[in-house]
Amino acid sequence: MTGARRVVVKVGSSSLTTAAGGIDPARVSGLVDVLAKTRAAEQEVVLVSSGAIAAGLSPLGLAKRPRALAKQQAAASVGQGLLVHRYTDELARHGIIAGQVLLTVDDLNRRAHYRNADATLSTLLDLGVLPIVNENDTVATSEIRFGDNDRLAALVAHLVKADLLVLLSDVDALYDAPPSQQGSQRIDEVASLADLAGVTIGKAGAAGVGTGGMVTKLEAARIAVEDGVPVVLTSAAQAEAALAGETVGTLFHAVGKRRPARLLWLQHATEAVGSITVDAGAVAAIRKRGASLLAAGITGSSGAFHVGDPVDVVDPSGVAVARGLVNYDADEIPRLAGRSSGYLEANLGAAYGREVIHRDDLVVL
Ligand SMILES: Nc1ncnc2c1ncn2[C@@H]1O[C@H](COP(=O)(O)OP(=O)(O)O)[C@@H](O)[C@H]1O
Ligand SMILES: N[C@@H](CCC(=O)OP(=O)(O)O)C(=O)O
Repeated sequence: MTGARRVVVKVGSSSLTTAAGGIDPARVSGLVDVLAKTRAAEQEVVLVSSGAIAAGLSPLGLAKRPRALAKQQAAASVGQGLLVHRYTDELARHGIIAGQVLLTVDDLNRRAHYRNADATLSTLLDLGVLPIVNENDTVATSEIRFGDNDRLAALVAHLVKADLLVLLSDVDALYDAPPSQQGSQRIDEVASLADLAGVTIGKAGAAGVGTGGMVTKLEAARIAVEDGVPVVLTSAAQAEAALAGETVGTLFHAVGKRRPARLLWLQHATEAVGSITVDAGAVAAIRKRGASLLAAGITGSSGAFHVGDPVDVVDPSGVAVARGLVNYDADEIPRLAGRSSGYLEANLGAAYGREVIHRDDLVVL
């Protein structure tokens, strides 16, 4: 994995905290030393760092991660500032400027927001800044619950067109069963996602500060490799070796080709606002011919979506077959359903000849 020009490094809470649960200055400092070496080797780095909640616990007198979402958000609010302050100071020792980028799933939900995030990150990198990305936990809800910084890192890797995604955790590699289980074997390479069939995934690490566990790391790896970005999964202790291109941890080979940002965004970063049910003919047209969704194939809809919202296209048995950006509001669907474009143009006006979802805005699931 040598020669990566642009690397996204994701570090989990478990790799930044002390046994007691607070942020460990020595671990942050150690990571920053490695990132500075990577930068000195002419590689651009984007850091996706968890740890805001963990960093906020002790100032608020909390012994462990609170269960109540509002308290987690409060801890993130206090901790994010402390965390970035620490990174900023440590990076400054190496003459590197840190920039904070807080994203929510919503920021990746709307195409305009996605482009905005893209532009900001590109500008930061052009200016030589090392962006430090986290979820905007204080205003977001589901992210904290689902601990999706792994998936966020994969999406950021796509956004910045990274050549490599490095996922740093408290475990040195992926194992075929939770490493606490006797006899579990290290997996050095994942050439295709089928290699994961026999792998057993356990809960998050013993430290109790991580959220996603291996499940979200594998999901992140899947998103990245299917998009053409190889992934190295290893421990923060091995970060230097991983970034220097040595064979450590688990290497997930890229299996797909880079797809347009729009489609990756649609498949992985959106939450469907509603659904449109279609007949078997429409399913075949979308699946086999990559066709647009026309009103003629629609049999029903659900949800209060509006023009431009992501919606699922559902087959007659209720299975989502595609996701796309809809060109009509939900309340218009009943009078369009089952009608040909010609009929709609003639009876409702020329504007109604447009596709319900254009094929450029449609991704088959
Ligand atoms: N098959 C597996 N291989 C490796 N680690 C696993 C596996 N199943 C579960 N784990 C656990 O996942 C943990 C990493 O997840 P997590 O604690 O959320 O880390 P982070 O804070 O870095 O995101 C490891 O400490 C390990 O105990
Ligand atoms: N955004 C949250 C952490 C979310 C998360 O994915 O945590 P982790 O499993 O430690 O990578 C925080 O900064 O505390």
